[in-house]
Amino acid sequence: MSTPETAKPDGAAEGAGVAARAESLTKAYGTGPTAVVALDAVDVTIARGRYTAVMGPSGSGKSTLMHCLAGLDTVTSGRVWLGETEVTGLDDRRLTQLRRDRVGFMFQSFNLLPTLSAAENITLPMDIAGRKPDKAWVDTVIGTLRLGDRLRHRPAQLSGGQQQRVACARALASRPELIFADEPTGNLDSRSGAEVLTFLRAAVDDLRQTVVMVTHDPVAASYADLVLFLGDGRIVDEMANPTAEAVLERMKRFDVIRHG
Ligand SMILES: Nc1ncnc2c1ncn2[C@@H]1O[C@H](COP(=O)(O)OP(=O)(O)OP(=O)(O)O)[C@@H](O)[C@H]1O
Repeated sequence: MSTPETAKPDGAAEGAGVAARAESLTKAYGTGPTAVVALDAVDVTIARGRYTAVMGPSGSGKSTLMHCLAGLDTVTSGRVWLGETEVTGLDDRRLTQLRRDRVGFMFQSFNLLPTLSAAENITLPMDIAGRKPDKAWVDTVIGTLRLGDRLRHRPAQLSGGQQQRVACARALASRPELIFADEPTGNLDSRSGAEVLTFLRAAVDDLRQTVVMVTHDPVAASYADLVLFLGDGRIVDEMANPTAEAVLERMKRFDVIRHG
């Protein structure tokens, strides 16, 4: 298919468009003098068809940002959109529906159901939602993640890396508008971690998905197209086409500010 959009020279075919957006997003935990401002009037745009990493020191607000963008947590003030839908203001039922139908999640702990096979885990969210999986798409996802010969295995019969690949397939299976990955390599050795990151990269490049990943690891962040740096609840910097070395150098500057 050739449209003016797919002809963009920077390969941003699916990059044209906004997957999620926040405007003046503030999140405070608690009230009064003990309140913690986890996010302080954050403006952010997540481009569609891109791989965005979120980095920053511990406590800088990375998980809170992800949770607020994904409709997993309420905001104190400001507005959040997923695509064209304003997330802020949706009631619980609609929020649940939005998360289920339009967002994929990966966590550090793979969160697979131990009694189900890999195949059953992959389609579980859709089974719960009463949605029929698109078999051709699910097969493509399974092929991309090289899980074809593991589908009958239960999680305990799989390595950590394979389990996270199943979790990745589960996140992709409903073809969500946005995949949030919170420290997806945090529980993996570096080889399995690299494999999962390569598959997330392939999900963006080959399957045209959109990924937002929270990570502490500069090497993991280097797989992304763009790194957003959070500091004390604000986006303080960003880096396109990151290398692990450049990300590490940028992270060191947080230490200088803190301890210097
Ligand atoms: N449920 C909560 N109740 C009170 N304070 C919270 C809660 N969740 C987070 N916070 C505070 O909000 C701030 C941001 O936390 P958040 O977990 O988003 O940071 P993070 O950058 O993801 O940290 P880490 O890298 O350690 O996971 C921190 O000061 C944290 O203590």
